[in-house]
Amino acid sequence: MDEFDFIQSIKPSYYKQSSVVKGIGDDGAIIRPTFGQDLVITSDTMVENVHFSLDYMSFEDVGYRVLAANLSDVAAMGAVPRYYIVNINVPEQISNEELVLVYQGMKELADSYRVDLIGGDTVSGKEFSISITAFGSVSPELKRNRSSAEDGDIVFVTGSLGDSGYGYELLNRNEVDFNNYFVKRHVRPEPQVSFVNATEKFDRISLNDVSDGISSELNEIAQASKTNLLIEWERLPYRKELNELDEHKLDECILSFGEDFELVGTCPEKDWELLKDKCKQVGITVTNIGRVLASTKDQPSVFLHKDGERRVLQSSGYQHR
Ligand SMILES: Nc1ncnc2c1ncn2[C@@H]1O[C@H](COP(=O)(O)OP(=O)(O)OP(=O)(O)O)[C@@H](O)[C@H]1O
Ligand SMILES: Cc1ncc(C[n+]2csc(CCOP(=O)(O)O)c2C)c(N)n1
Ligand SMILES: [Mg+2]
Ligand SMILES: [Mg+2]
Ligand SMILES: [Mg+2]
Repeated sequence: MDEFDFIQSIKPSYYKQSSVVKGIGDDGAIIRPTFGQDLVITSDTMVENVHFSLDYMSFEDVGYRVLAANLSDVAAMGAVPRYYIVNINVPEQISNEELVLVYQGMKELADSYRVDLIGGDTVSGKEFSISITAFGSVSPELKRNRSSAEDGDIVFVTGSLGDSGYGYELLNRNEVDFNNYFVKRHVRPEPQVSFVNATEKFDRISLNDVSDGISSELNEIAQASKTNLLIEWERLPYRKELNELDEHKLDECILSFGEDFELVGTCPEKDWELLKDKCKQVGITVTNIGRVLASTKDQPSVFLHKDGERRVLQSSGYQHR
């Protein structure tokens, strides 16, 4: 299979989004924007042996995972994902047939949310890395900023925390089968796209997605909103299996490993019960993990209440540089 055949084999036979005027096959894609909708654009890269390893992931898993990270960012803006563009840098030892599998993994996720592949670029280089740019649409009044938290809000998180970190830990212990729940959560995380539709009736939600670990994402909300957050350790939702970890590892999985791709945010207290119900209807559990506190003149902070003590929760999430 040469480069031309490769592109033919990943080119969609039709586009699910009627706004795609031109997809793959010319110098650029053409989109006809929907009147009254804003476009959300986000980009994330994954690099072999930094974000994933072919020792325990299939080519399909790699594709699925990098698209999931991008759709998660679209959801964290309150937008519905529509299209994506893939830039890929491939070492020579990876064949075009194997590359097609990466795209099949992406397509599996893309199809479940009716998202279209509209273009990209392929180059050969030493590192295996994949960059995706994802596009979503949102009504201007429904965008979900990190800066919208207000005094008195409930702080919430979807799903459970630490599953991905624990899955990664099990993979590194080499003592686990690939159908293990935690391994699957690490290898094929699910972006919380249905949260967007479930919460479209709510005026104000601040939102962020858990890529670096909630210690980072909560600090990002506190800083952007110029508020303090108080988080109750006892309320943080995590699976009981993680209790076999020592305290340091447990803290790390829950607070700072990240890659859970859950959503963390805040909403007014009056909306909390309904928000919980609406999420439940689409199969998403949300947990109240704390409160937004009045902003102070000091640097906005996140406080963690654990074992009767209140300490500042520093942003200890994954840092590339
Ligand atoms: N190399 C870069 N060049 C330009 N803008 C960047 C670059 N890296 C990050 N940004 C911008 O900085 C902001 C925060 O990006 P960041 O990558 O930290 O968020 P994220 O994508 O939600 O997190 P993560 O990458 O951990 O999933 C975004 O507006 C992003 O577009
Ligand atoms: C092979 C391998 N080694 C380490 C990790 C852990 N890891 C890498 S990046 C990241 C945080 C998010 O990064 P980003 O900010 O780029 O979204 C984490 C927790 C992994 N997943 N695979
Ligand atoms: Mg990013
Ligand atoms: Mg994000
Ligand atoms: Mg990051």
